[in-house]
Amino acid sequence: MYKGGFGLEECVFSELRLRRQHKAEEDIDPHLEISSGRIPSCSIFWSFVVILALAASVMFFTKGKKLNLPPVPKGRMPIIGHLHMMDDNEAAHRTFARISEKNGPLTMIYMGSKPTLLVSTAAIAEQVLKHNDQAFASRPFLTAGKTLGFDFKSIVFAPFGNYYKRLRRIYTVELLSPKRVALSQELRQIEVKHVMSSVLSDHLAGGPVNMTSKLQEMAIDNLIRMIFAKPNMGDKECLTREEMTTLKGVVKEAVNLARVIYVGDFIPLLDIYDFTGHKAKTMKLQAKMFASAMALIEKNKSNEKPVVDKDKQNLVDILLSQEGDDRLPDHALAAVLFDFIIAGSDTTSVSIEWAIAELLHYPHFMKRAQGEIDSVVGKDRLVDEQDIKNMPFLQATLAGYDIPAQTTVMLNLWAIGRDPAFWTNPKEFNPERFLNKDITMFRRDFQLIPFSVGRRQCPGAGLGLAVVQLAVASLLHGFEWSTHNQKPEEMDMREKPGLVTPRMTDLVVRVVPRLPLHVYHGRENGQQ
Ligand code: HEM
Repeated sequence: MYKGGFGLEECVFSELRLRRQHKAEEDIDPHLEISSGRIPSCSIFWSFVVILALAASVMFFTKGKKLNLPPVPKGRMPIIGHLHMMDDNEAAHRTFARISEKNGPLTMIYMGSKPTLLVSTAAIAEQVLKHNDQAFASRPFLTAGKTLGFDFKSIVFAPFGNYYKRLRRIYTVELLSPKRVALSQELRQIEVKHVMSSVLSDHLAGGPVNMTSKLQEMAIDNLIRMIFAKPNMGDKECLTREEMTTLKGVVKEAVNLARVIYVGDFIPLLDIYDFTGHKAKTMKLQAKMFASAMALIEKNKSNEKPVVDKDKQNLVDILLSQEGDDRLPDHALAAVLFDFIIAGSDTTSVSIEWAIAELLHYPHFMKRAQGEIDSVVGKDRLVDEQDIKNMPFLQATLAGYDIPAQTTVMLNLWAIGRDPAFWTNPKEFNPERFLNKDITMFRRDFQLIPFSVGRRQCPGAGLGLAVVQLAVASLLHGFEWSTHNQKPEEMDMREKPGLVTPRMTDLVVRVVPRLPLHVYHGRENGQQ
C-alpha cells in the first residue's frame, strides 16, 4: 500500500469518479487513462505550441487544484502540460522513471491537458491493477485508434466494453490459446531454422552479422506464417514475394506512424488544423491496410477447399469460421490481422535482441547458458521446444534481460521491474536473481510484469515467450558470439525511444558455428 500523504482511493479515484460523469462509449472514461508515452518531435510544431501556450496562458486554470491529487511535478505549462519535459533522445520510460524518482511512485503528469498517472513501483501497480483494473481497462481515444486502429475495432485501441470483451475472447480462446501456441510450434521451428541458416551464411561469407534486421524478419515471418500458412505447406513461403513486400511495407509504415505522437490528441485546437499532415497520412494508410488485408483474406478463402480440421486451420480460417456475434466484420478482420503482426513482431524480436546483447555484454553468463543448453541438447541436433523446460538458467536469463518496456503505457514496467524494494542492484543484468525464486511473469507477481497484468495484459505472452525462448536457446547453442570491432564492455547498451524500446544501435556481431555443419541443415519442416 502506498504510504503517501493521501489515500489512493481519495486522490486518483476521486479524480476518476469525477471524470466518469462524462460517460463515453460503453462507460469508458476517455480522459483519465494509462496512456501513450510517445513524444512529438517537430521543432516547427514546438514553436507553434509555445506561442499558443503563451497566448492562452491567461485562460489557464488548474482543474486539479481542488482535488486531492497525487504529486504533480513542477513545471506544468498551459496547454502543453508536462510535454516539454519529454526528450526526443531519451526513451520515455527513463524520463518517467526520473520524474517518479523526484515526485514519488505515483505521480500525475499532464500530457497536454490530459492527466496521466505514472506508476513506477510494484506496490502501486498492484494497487492500481488489482483493485481498480476495470476502471483502468480502457485506452485513450487517440487518432491512431480511429485511423490505424480501424475506428477502434483493433483490440489495442478498443475501449473496454462488449466489443472488446468479445474480441479478447477470440484472441485468448482461439488465436493465442495455449493449444494454438503448441500447434504452431512447427512453424516457429521453421523460422528459427531460417534465421540460423541466414546467420551461418553471413558468417561463411566472411561478414559481421546484423542481428537486428534478421530477428525482425524472423519475428514477422513467424506471425505471417501463423496467419496464412496452409496445412502440409512445410517451409514453403505462404505468400508470394509481391504480397509479402506489400504487407511488410504497409506494416512498416503503420509502425512508423504509430510511433509519432499526434499532438492534436493532447491539444484539441491543433487537431482542427492537422498542420503536420499526420492525421491525413494515417487515414490514407488505413485505406491501404484495409485493401491489403482484404486481398489476402479473399485469397485465403479462394484457396483450395476450406480447412475443416480446426487443428490445421490458420488464423484467417479461424476468424472466418466464427459464428453469430463472434463473426467479425471486414474492418475488424483487417484490424486483427494487423494487430497480430504489429503487436507481436517487434516486441518479440527486440526481446531476443536484448537477451543476446546482455549475454554478449556479460560473457560469463553467455558461457553458463551455453553450457546448460549443451548438457540438455548435446551437439548433434538443434534445440527443440521441449528442451526448454530443462533449462532453468536460460529461463532465468530471459526473465532478467532488459525487458522492452512498452512505452505506450504509463505503467512504467521498466521501473516496476527494477523496484529497489524488491531487487538488490536492480539495474544490473543478473539472471541468478531469478533462479530458485518463486516468481513468474504470468501470475500476479507485480515485481516482474513484462507482459503487464490485468484486463489489458498481453494476450500473446505465451506465444511471445515461446518464440523468444526457442530462438535464444537455438542461437546460443548454434554459435559462439563475439562483438564486432569493440570489447564486450564497450557495447552500446542504450535504448532508443520507440514503441517497444529498441536498442539505440543495431546489434552487429561476429559468430562462429559451434555444431557440425550438417546439423544446421538437418531439420526439414520442423522435423528432426
Ligand atoms: C516478448 C514479447 C512480448 C512482450 C514483451 C509483450 C508485451 C505486451 C505489453 C506490455 C502489452 C500491454 C498491456 C497493457 O496495455 O497493459 C501488450 C499488449 C498486447 N500484446 Fe503483447 N507482448 C509480446 C508479444 C506479443 C505477441 C507475440 C502478440 C500476438 C501475436 C501480442 C499481442 C498483444 C496484443 C493484441 C496486445 C493488446 C491487448 C489489449 O489491449 O487487450 N504480444 N503486450
